[in-house]
Amino acid sequence: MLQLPKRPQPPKMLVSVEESYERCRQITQKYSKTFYLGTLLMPSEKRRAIWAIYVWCRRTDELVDGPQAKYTTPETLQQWQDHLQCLFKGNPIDDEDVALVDTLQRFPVEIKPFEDMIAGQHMDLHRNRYETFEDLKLYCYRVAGTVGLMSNAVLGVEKQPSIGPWNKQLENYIPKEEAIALGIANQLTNILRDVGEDAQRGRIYLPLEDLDRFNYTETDLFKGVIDDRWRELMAFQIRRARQYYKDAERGIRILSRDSRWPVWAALMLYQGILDVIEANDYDVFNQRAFVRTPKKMVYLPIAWLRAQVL
Ligand SMILES: CC(C)=CCC/C(C)=C/CC/C(C)=C/CC/C(C)=C/[C@@H]1[C@@H](COP(=O)(O)OP(=O)(O)O)[C@]1(C)CC/C=C(\C)CC/C=C(\C)CCC=C(C)C
Ligand SMILES: Nc1ncnc2c1ncn2[C@@H]1O[C@H](COP(=O)(O)OP(=O)(O)OP(=O)(O)O)[C@@H](O)[C@H]1O
Ligand SMILES: [Mn+2]
Repeated sequence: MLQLPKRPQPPKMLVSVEESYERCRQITQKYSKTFYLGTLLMPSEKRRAIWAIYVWCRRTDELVDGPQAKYTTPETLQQWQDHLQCLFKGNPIDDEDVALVDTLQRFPVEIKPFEDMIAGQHMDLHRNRYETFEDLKLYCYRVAGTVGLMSNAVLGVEKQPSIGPWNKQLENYIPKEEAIALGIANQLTNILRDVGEDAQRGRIYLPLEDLDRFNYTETDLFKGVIDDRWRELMAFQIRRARQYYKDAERGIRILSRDSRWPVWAALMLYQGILDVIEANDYDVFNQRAFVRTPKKMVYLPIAWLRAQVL
């Protein structure tokens, strides 16, 4: 369902805008319980726009992470880049595009974050190790920080009151850094949750400089060794991810009022995965860390309160 057309296709009838949004809703619901739940807390025009963006991101991710990933080459990514150009010119190519083209008209956004995400997929194609955290941070910006920038256009900002001529800049402040920070925090969480799964594919996203610092080797990682070196290494990574969540938090109060609850909810639900990793004694090799549905329901009113008062 999420594959690209193999060859340029003759023009075909595409589904209606409504039908396309409905498909995007279904795909979001199927692939991400957390973000889908977050979108249910939004007004409907914003919610469907996020579904359309989600589907484009998911399709991009599937090119290097999905079942057909072994057939993906730099040329495939170039084709996807050309496909993107068409969308920004207002020309949908397949049924899922129809909703995104509509979204881009309602919520104009730059093409750059979309292009940067494709560059992130190039990184996945060419490398399976990251020497330093700086290297990894660039990857995280590209595959996830960019989602923050795309989402910002839909979430919108509340006009900030002007306190005086000296803070004119604040009046038009767009919380880009904070949106990127939330994307990076999510991606770091995702990496910690998926260490075992990624190792099975020969991939290590944890910076090698950090493995060294805690005297933990690649061989240990491939064997799934859980000892004090591993626990300290993971505790360090979790502290770092939490710092990015903290940095993101101050951006939420700048967003439109009707976007604050969904973003707080998505932030708390995804951050909750870190607590589960700790509760599992850092075993990310033999069990998947996820937040159970009753716990998710507990987060929602707390997120609502934060959206009102913070
Ligand atoms: C409710 C809400 C606001 C949602 C935004 C939803 C959205 C557009 C999500 C797209 C996510 C996506 C498919 C990205 C593709 C790359 C990828 C897979 C990234 C990982 C996501 C986790 O997904 P999942 O758990 O399903 O991963 P698996 O494939 O199962 O392994 C990521 C970790 C990145 C997601 C990044 C974000 C959602 C960015 C968040 C930032 C904002 C919404 C900006 C908020 C604004 C301020 C000012 C703080
Ligand atoms: N709330 C839950 N209750 C029971 N099992 C769950 C729950 N969340 C996840 N799982 C299990 O973990 C698998 C995948 O988890 P994952 O967290 O990636 O789900 P997801 O739909 O991608 O949501 P998310 O957006 O949180 O990543 C599910 O197929 C299921 O087996
Ligand atoms: Mn998932």
